[in-house]
Amino acid sequence: MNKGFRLAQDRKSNKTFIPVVKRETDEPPPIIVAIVGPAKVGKSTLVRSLVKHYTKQKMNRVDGPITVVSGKYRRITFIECPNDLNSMIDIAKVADLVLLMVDASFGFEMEVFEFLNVAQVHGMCRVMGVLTHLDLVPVGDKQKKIKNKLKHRFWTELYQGAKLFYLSRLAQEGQYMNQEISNLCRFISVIKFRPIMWRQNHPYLLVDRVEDLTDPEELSKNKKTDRTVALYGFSRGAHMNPSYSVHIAGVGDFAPSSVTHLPDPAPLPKEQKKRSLNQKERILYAPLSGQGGFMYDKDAVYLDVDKVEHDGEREGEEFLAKMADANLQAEKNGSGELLTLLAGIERSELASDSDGEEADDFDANEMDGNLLEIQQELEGSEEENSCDDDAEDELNFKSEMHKRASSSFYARQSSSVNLRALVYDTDPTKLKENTEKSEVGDFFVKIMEKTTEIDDKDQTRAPFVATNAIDDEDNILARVENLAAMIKDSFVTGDWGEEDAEKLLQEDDELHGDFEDLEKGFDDEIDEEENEVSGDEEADDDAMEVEESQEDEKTKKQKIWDKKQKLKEAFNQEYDDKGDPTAGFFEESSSIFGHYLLQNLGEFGDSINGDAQKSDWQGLKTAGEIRKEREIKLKQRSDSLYKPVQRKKRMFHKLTVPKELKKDLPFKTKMKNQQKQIAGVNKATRVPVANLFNILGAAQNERKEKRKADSKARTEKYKALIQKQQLKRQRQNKDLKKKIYSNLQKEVSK
Ligand SMILES: Nc1nc2c(ncn2[C@@H]2O[C@H](COP(=O)(O)OP(=O)(O)OP(=O)(O)O)[C@@H](O)[C@H]2O)c(=O)[nH]1
Repeated sequence: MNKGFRLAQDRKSNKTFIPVVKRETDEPPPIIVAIVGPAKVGKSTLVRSLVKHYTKQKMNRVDGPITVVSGKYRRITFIECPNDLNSMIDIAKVADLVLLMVDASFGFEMEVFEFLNVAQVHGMCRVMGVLTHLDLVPVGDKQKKIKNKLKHRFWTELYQGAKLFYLSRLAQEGQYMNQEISNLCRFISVIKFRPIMWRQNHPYLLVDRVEDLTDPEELSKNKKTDRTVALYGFSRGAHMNPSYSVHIAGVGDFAPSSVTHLPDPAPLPKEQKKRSLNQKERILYAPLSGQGGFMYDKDAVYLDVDKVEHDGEREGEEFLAKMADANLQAEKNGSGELLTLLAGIERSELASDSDGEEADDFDANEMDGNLLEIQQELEGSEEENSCDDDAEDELNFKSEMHKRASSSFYARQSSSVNLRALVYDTDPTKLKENTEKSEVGDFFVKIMEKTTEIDDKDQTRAPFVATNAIDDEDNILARVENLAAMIKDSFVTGDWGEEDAEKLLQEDDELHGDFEDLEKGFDDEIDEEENEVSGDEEADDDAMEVEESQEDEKTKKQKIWDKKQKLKEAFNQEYDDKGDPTAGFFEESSSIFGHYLLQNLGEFGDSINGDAQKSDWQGLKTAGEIRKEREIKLKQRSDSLYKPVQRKKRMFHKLTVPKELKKDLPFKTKMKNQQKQIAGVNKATRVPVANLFNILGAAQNERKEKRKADSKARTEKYKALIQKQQLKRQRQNKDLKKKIYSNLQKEVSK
């Protein structure tokens, strides 16, 4: 293929290429593993076994999403799908991986196929099959056969080679075998997910906790009063905008009054060097099942006493001691199971704090301002923390936690918005503000590290917070401008180093343009410039230098001019093939269009004056209109006229059922009175033919009988002959014997 053409195509595709922006933060939300299957197949048992494997904790109740920290980099939310179609549809919308359970002693049930169909229309998530109840299937060849059959059926439904696990039997405590669960977990931990575009581009969350915030007094008055509900969950997909309305599956659309960021209830371990998780890091968070250590509310943090005790008495004591140091009052909650920390602070105070402008009245456009505020406040709070003022510790604990949450939320929000600003906004002052305050996302992180120094020790701080060790302002501005230019280049045309795309395109345009400047006369421009420069008599030495550089520029322009002239000639020759530059394509076409223009002006220029007349002017009538006016009829072509449809009467043969088929029919449906028909013989000839057949039949019968009688006579004759011969042989034998015996007697008597 032509190299030039290929290059042009590359340039074109580079211009339209939009890079996929990674929206995830450093700590992605937990992956959602749904356990789906028919009733009593062992779903709850599997969830219990999986949770036991990851956290060494026993689940009494399996209810709602259960989040576990499965490793250094991954968290998993398990959810058991109730056995109904609505739940299946909801699960298919959010699940990343589905464990599709099948009772091997029963085989595939309708639910499995239903779910696969539902998943298909929601963007197919990853699916792994899990066979249970294998202990109820006879071992040996029969089990092998069943496994094989189920495997192939599963492959037909999904794809060839789809993973199918076997959970052979229940072990101690009614859970599956440790080794088998551990193998299954290994597969879950390494599985790769395909991106589902719809999910990537929309914000969504799987609610793992619901809280009714309705005023109890109002509720006691009217049970059907509108409820205020707080929904908690990990945000997934795109960033959640508080101004968008939210769809709750199966309930409807609602406008949220506020969206707040809370501390992560199941954070990944901070120290990344360790080889495996310790017991403390194996966090289990399942509020709907009544399990999980901490619970963060809009206005309080709850600690589950059972969980702390489970983690070891010493740790629990330590935790409470720390809280005591901070002069916090511990107060038993109404349920007796949860402790409300921060109970010393008035609920209204906390509410106003968390409902404050920083978090709830969040506006993407004002984000940069917010980031600055938070940064300052964070630094301020650090200073406050360093002074030994015990009375303020209580408030500091709460406010710092809240600020950290908000700042990390803004950091995530800012990464996408600033990216857009950097790519499409050329205002360098804006860029400067952005880069000082935020990182731009994974793609640009390295460059940002050069300009800001992030405090390595304080990992909890948002990465965009810069310390005082920054270069002077001009330096930063220059670097930021460079960075912005580089980003723009990468996004819009691709970075081609020396051969910058924009420059190349401009050169291309100059050389291969439409030659319009040639037609207008570029020489005049040069002359004018020359005149201007030469007419400046009061020019000093500096002006002389300027003149020289202008001279250079002129010669450069002249060169381009000559080159263009040549290209134009080549172009004209190619399209006109006349060799005469004065009678080229351009001249010819411009003279034709000029002629039309004059003609039009002559026709309408004088006769129509003003807009009112223009709108009244009707123009020429169409041929159709004239024909209608004068009632002229078009001559019809004979072959385009409709003719009456003539249909031949169709004759059908009587239905005859073949003998073979008739034999298999049930007696009721057999056609008993079906007359025998002789193919190809009509009614008129039927009787003589039948007579002929009768005569022929009679003759044949007579012949047959004669043949029979003849053969009988022949047999009789043959039999008589044989009998005669036998008698004769007997007689001869008798005579012979007589002779022999008489001779013998003679001999003996001698
Ligand atoms: N023999 C045998 N029993 C099993 C196996 N797996 C689960 N069970 C038993 O099957 C019963 C049902 O298990 P669950 O885990 O409650 O099943 P489920 O799918 O959650 O049931 P629903 O929630 O009611 O739909 C329990 O009594 C389990 O002990 C297995 O592989 N073999």
